[in-house]
Amino acid sequence: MPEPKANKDQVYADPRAQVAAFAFDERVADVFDDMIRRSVPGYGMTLSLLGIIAQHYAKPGTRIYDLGCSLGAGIASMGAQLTTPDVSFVGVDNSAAMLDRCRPNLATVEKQHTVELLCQDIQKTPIENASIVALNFTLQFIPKDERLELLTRIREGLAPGGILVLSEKILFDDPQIQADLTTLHHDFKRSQGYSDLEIAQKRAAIENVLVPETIDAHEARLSAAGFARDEIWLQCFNFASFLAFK
Ligand SMILES: Nc1ncnc2c1ncn2[C@@H]1O[C@H](C[S@+](CC[C@H]([NH3+])C(=O)[O-])CC(=O)[O-])[C@@H](O)[C@H]1O
Ligand SMILES: O=C(O)C(=O)Cc1ccccc1
Repeated sequence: MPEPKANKDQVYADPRAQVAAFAFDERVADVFDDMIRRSVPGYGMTLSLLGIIAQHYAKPGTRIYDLGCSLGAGIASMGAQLTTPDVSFVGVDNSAAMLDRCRPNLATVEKQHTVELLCQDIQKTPIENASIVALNFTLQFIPKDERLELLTRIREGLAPGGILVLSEKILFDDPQIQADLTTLHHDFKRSQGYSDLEIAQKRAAIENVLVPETIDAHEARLSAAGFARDEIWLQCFNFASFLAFK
């Protein structure tokens, strides 16, 4: 049998393994790029359009934060397309396994811009003088009752004209739509080579760890956090990305 690709996600492929709560450990970090690309419909599009958004909103003399930066894909995408001078990137993640593997992915960006990587809880990160804050698929891991405080601090840390890009897995109020969109998401995962077992085991692992909310709940919170306006700029099945303006 051929060797599996070194970084192919097979975390939930073993039928005998006990399914533990999902964690961003070494095993996940090793395969994370493959995992997120095959699990989140529109992930590649989100990242490449994030680069276009960054080029539009980045201002000289400001910072660009990527909160929950994982392997640095967001910073790499924003940095690759950015011609604005004097912009510095701040990537934050509390998984050492992720951050250990992040810096090597940023070699190209670091030729043009400074990049600071912080291994810490994003709830503790001071946000200052930001033209852009990216919070991609990470708010969903923060306890629900702590999300407003984080978004409020982000809004306070944005410079005038600054923006938040918030990407999340989303829920639907209508049970039939919720069921259908979940099925379509699982169909997507199957089309990406995941087995029914892998889909079921991952679903169990992320239960109560990844806690999605409805579009209305997100928009109400963005407004409560003091953002002047927001709009969904991309949605693929049960994943959506919001652009929120200070
Ligand atoms: N409290 C926290 N503080 C810091 N980091 C955290 C916290 N909670 C979770 N994380 C980190 O947030 C990241 C979420 S993944 C983001 C993908 C990336 N944005 C991407 O566009 O590739 C999304 C996903 O796995 O669905 C992981 O690296 C966690 O360690
Ligand atoms: O895989 C899933 O079902 C998801 O909801 C997305 C995801 C992607 C990467 C880590 C955790 C969850």
